[in-house]
Amino acid sequence: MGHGELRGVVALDGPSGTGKSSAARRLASALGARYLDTGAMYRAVTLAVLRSGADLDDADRVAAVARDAGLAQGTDPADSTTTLRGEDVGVEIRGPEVTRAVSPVSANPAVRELLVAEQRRIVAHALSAVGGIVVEGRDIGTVVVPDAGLKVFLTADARARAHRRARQDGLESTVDAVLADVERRDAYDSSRAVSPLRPAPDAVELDTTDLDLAGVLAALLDLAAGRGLVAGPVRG
Ligand SMILES: Nc1ncnc2c1ncn2[C@@H]1O[C@H](COP(=O)(O)OP(=O)(O)O)[C@@H](O)[C@H]1O
Ligand SMILES: Nc1ccn([C@@H]2O[C@H](COP(=O)(O)OP(=O)(O)O)[C@@H](O)[C@H]2O)c(=O)n1
Repeated sequence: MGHGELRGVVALDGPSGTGKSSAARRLASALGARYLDTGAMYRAVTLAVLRSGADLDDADRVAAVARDAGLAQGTDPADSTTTLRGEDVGVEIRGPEVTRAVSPVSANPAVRELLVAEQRRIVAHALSAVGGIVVEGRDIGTVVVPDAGLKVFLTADARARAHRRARQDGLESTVDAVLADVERRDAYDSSRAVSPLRPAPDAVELDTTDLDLAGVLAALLDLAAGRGLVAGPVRG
């Protein structure tokens, strides 16, 4: 409230557990904008692939399952839904099976082509409907919306990210296992041939290790206002 309205696109990228989803949702809510969780889309396609029994290494089959999945991703920051043929899969896509398989499925070029086209369509629709959208993922600033008005690359120390994730999953005792998973996924996402995880040359890096969520939101609001992306009441 009182923050004004987002005009344009904010792209938030970074590795797992840096706070992209939490920050993007809060920023979109504060600025009356839409919110797009592209990771949820890769996770939903991965769930469809696992359910189909397809071999993760069978690139053509994986791409065919992705095309047929009937994926729909909502953009309401208060209730961001992910459905496959109308079935709400928002909980299932956060499970360990999907988390284990999502990086190899996301490295499939045909899957990326399909989802990037859909993400651009969603962004264009949001811009015409409400004027602003916050998009989070791994390749938003580099590939999906290279002309975004603000690109932020969130980072945080790997151990801090593992602690956040373990707390989120209620697995307080297995921080080391979560850390290993987070580091494995970062390595995979950063080294793939297509759209590897990396900051866009014009992205602002924001280290969230020692910031709480309110601090991250405040930093993002300042950056967006500084870029002239916020219309209406100014904070303060
Ligand atoms: N700056 C922060 N300080 C403390 N906890 C955080 C912070 N950012 C995120 N979290 C918590 O860490 C977990 C992962 O955050 P999330 O937004 O899902 O990260 P990402 O989308 O980058 O993977 C969530 O439980 C979230 O509440
Ligand atoms: N724009 C994106 C978003 C996610 N992904 C892939 O999807 C996986 C899950 O993304 P996510 O944002 O849900 O992951 P978390 O950071 O929430 O664990 C990532 O590890 C990437 O492999 C991607 O390749 N490109």
